[in-house]
Amino acid sequence: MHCESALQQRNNCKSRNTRVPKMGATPKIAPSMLASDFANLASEAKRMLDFGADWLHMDIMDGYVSLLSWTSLLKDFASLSFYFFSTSCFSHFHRHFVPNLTIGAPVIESLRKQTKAFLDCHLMVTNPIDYVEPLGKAGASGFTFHVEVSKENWQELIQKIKSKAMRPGVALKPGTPIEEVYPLVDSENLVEMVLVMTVEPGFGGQKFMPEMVDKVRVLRKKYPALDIEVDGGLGPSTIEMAASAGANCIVAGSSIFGAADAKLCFGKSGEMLTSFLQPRSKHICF
Ligand SMILES: O=C(CO)[C@H](O)[C@H](O)COP(=O)(O)O
Repeated sequence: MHCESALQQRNNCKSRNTRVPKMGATPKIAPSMLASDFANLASEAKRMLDFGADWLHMDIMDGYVSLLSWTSLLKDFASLSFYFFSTSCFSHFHRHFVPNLTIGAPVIESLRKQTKAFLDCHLMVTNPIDYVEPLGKAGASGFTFHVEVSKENWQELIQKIKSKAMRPGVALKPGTPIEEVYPLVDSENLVEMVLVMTVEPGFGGQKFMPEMVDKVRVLRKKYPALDIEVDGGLGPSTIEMAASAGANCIVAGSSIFGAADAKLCFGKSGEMLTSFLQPRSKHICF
């Protein structure tokens, strides 16, 4: 991997921070590092980039409890009951966005020292504004927050993200109507990307929700030059559906990291990308 200072990396982002669509380009593939071996994150990232990944998708979650602790608790029903009771109380009072806990700015900072790749950070947190400063410092490239938790302060949030030379994006959960992101795309201080969640946020390995494709289609019709990312359950049987509706950035975790040979998910011989071999989308992430 190449080393590059966070400043250089951010400058690169800034200069490419544009809405001009590139004709005839293929959709980007962003492996979701949530499905990687966290104990070997740097080498997993390098492996993906060497295979041809365009971006690295980094899921940042604020949940209190990780499912990693379930197996031990499952042995004991009393513990399990306590587990559900305590986590629901904790989540209720502390308002965690998802019940899972992943990585934060220190991990992004370490990874940034190893690679100049675009680190596409998806914030599944209740207070995204608290993460702008640390993630900007750490060298994050994209900062995608959820519309559901930013109704009051999205303008300030976008402005702060840009001031840290990160690329702002907005994500929406499956139950959130697509219209809710329009003001953020239409405003002067706009987001650069909309992330349409195709599963409930929180965990990898879930089933793709085909009904979310309509959101992508509607969004693409309304905004021909917008970057539209899809995330959750994307793999050989679902990518085509999302891409033909207008998605131009595909996040995929389990299908890549769980593949017998992950290399085959990328490049010209890529099974997963067979449908993309002919440039077909005039919309592309920068
Ligand atoms: O945001 C996420 C979960 O909230 C993950 O990025 C997403 O689910 C991708 O994982 P997979 O491809 O395994 O479904």
